[in-house]
Amino acid sequence: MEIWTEKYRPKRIDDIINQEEIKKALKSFVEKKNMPHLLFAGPPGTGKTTAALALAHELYGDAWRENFLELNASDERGIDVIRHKVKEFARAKPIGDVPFKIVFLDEADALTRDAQQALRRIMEKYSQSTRFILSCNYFSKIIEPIQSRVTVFKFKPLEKEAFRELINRIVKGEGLILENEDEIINALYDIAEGDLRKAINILQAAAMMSKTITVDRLYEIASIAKPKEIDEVLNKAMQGNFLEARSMLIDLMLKYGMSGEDVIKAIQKRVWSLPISDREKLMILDKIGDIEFRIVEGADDLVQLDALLAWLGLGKYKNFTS
Ligand SMILES: Nc1ncnc2c1ncn2[C@@H]1O[C@H](COP(=O)(O)OP(=O)(O)OP(=O)(O)O)[C@@H](O)[C@H]1O
Repeated sequence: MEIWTEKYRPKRIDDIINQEEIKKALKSFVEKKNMPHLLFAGPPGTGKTTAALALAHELYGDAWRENFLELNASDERGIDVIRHKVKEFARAKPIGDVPFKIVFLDEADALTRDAQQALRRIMEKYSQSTRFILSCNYFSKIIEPIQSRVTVFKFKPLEKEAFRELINRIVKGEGLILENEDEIINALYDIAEGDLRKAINILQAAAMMSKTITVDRLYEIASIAKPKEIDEVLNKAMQGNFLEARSMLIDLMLKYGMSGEDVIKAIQKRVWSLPISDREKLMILDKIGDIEFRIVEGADDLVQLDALLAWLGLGKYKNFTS
């Protein structure tokens, strides 16, 4: 079975969706057969690895495998292993008419500051024959001496319409039937939070059971409650029906296997849709922040969720002082 994230990974720079400025720059590197070291920063599943691979395909054609080394900082058991692999790779000359090879280092922000210092020296040592593309989620976790030696590209999460375009490529390619296109796209977008890898994986898992994709199936696979179900709990709690809200919430946690943290995150996403004033929404978000902190610190999930439901039922979010 082929993994769809690989099967539908664009091979050419032009087929990458969105990230227009980045694509323009990458194409000029291909034209000039030259490029600086690069840093791709941005949330997971927004096309960083895809862009690096597409660049390699276009620069090297069929010889891309010989000229492209992919490493993952968190898999490589430390900087010494990375140094060793880069050294081996840089030893042989590039194949073809491009005068350098590419080392793609994913999750560079997983390296400690010391390891990053060592990485900077490796980059310098081999810069004659190699270019580095570092990929990270958090630009601020990359040390300044590296930041100043690379050209930075910031990858943005895909907007809804671009996301729809990508999902529709797969729907067409796999002959899927979407029960209701708008609802399915909205649900996938909500579940994946901009992470295309996550969206594609959930879609593939859903399609293994049936080519007809339903919203319910997507939420089941993602193990998160549907927005509507969370809204029902919140409404009950805000009407003061504590026991009913509590039992609905426990049912959801059992049905989807959600932890306290999952529930808090799901509630947090729904606050802006509640039929209350903005000030009241902010009060609730503030409270959710406290509760989430306590749960993460190890407080009992159910005690904390009970406290939130009770707080909502007592209408405490209405008692703000300006
Ligand atoms: N901009 C995009 N256009 C088309 N497909 C994309 C785009 N971004 C991501 N994808 C799809 O999503 C999958 C995951 O993307 P990719 O591996 O490039 O993410 P990433 O940004 O490198 O994430 P991570 O930080 O998790 O490594 C790819 O297989 C590809 O099919």
